[in-house]
Amino acid sequence: MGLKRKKISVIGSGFTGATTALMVAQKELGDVVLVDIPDMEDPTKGKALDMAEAAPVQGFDAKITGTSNYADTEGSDLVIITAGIARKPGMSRDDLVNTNANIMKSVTKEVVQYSPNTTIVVLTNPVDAMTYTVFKESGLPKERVIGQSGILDTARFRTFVAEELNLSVKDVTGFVLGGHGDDMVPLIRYSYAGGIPLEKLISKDRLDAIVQRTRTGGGEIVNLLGNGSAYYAPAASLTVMAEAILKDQRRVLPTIAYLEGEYGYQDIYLGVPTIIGGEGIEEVIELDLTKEEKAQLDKSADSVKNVLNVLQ
Ligand SMILES: NC(=O)C1=CN([C@@H]2O[C@H](COP(=O)(O)OP(=O)(O)OC[C@H]3O[C@@H](n4cnc5c(N)ncnc54)[C@H](O)[C@@H]3O)[C@@H](O)[C@H]2O)C=CC1
Ligand SMILES: O=C([O-])CC(=O)C(=O)O
Repeated sequence: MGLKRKKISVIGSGFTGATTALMVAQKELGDVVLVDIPDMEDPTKGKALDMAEAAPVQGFDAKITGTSNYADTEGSDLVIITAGIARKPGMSRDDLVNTNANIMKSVTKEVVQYSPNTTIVVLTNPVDAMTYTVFKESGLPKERVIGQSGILDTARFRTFVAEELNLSVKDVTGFVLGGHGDDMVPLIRYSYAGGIPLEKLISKDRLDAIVQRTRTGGGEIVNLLGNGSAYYAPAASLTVMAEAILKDQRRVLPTIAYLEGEYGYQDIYLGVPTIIGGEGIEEVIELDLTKEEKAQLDKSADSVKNVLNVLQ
């Protein structure tokens, strides 16, 4: 008997969903089912077929299916939710909350009906609140519902630092905590270039500017694109999470986790450092924070709570 391939369902076949489907297939993480609403079924099938036809060129084996029928997602090992509306220039992520919360509820019902033991990774914005909504609707254990923000926010920080120092991005590490909004908390104290603390390499003024650019990094791209938001780096971030879960890697990555007392917060999903592996979020890592860092994290958590209050 051969090894059974994993099954990954990606809900939403728009910019982020389609790009993620291609990236996870290229990495041969499993077979991919790309799902959208019935009105989008043909374009979804078209994207899936186009990706399948890239497979012989690039030499990857993955079955890729486009559908609007959730029965095709049955028995998924991993479900990635990207369905919903994206912001346009002038909007905040929080402006998407009501529309996307309704989409999260209907999508989650369908997902768990066919994959009652799956792990779900949520991308849809405002992502901290949408992850909470999916968690409540799904009935899954907290460790199996995870949101994506920190890998992307950290990637932006790393990009700007590498550019500033003219160094390889590979040698730059960073750490962004908190909600996926403009008050996220990039933790300079825990950020390095080749093991050297960034504070030793970059002036305070320049670091402050990089932190600010990181905080508004999503908006920078929204303004440049004009009619949607980022998708290459978000899809790459989802792919790292998918790999960590499906290959049980136990990676240390910032993800959006359900907190029950960690960092002093209760009943909230928020970006924190985690160990992520086959069981989903296997651990939330609690770091010592300075008074100032904790105050910044409190502010970010309050923003997430305010969005959650709109929903309750
Ligand atoms: N957490 C993060 O770091 C990031 C979050 N996002 C968010 O991800 C979401 C998707 O962004 P894009 O892919 O760029 O948008 P998009 O508009 O290109 O694609 C969204 C897709 O969702 C589909 N959809 C809508 N309702 C659906 C339903 N009930 N069932 C299945 N599919 C449904 C649409 O038909 C569309 O194809 C947005 O909310 C965006 O803000 C985007 C980038 C990063
Ligand atoms: O900015 C947006 O609306 C999309 C997103 O979350 C990001 O790119 O960080």
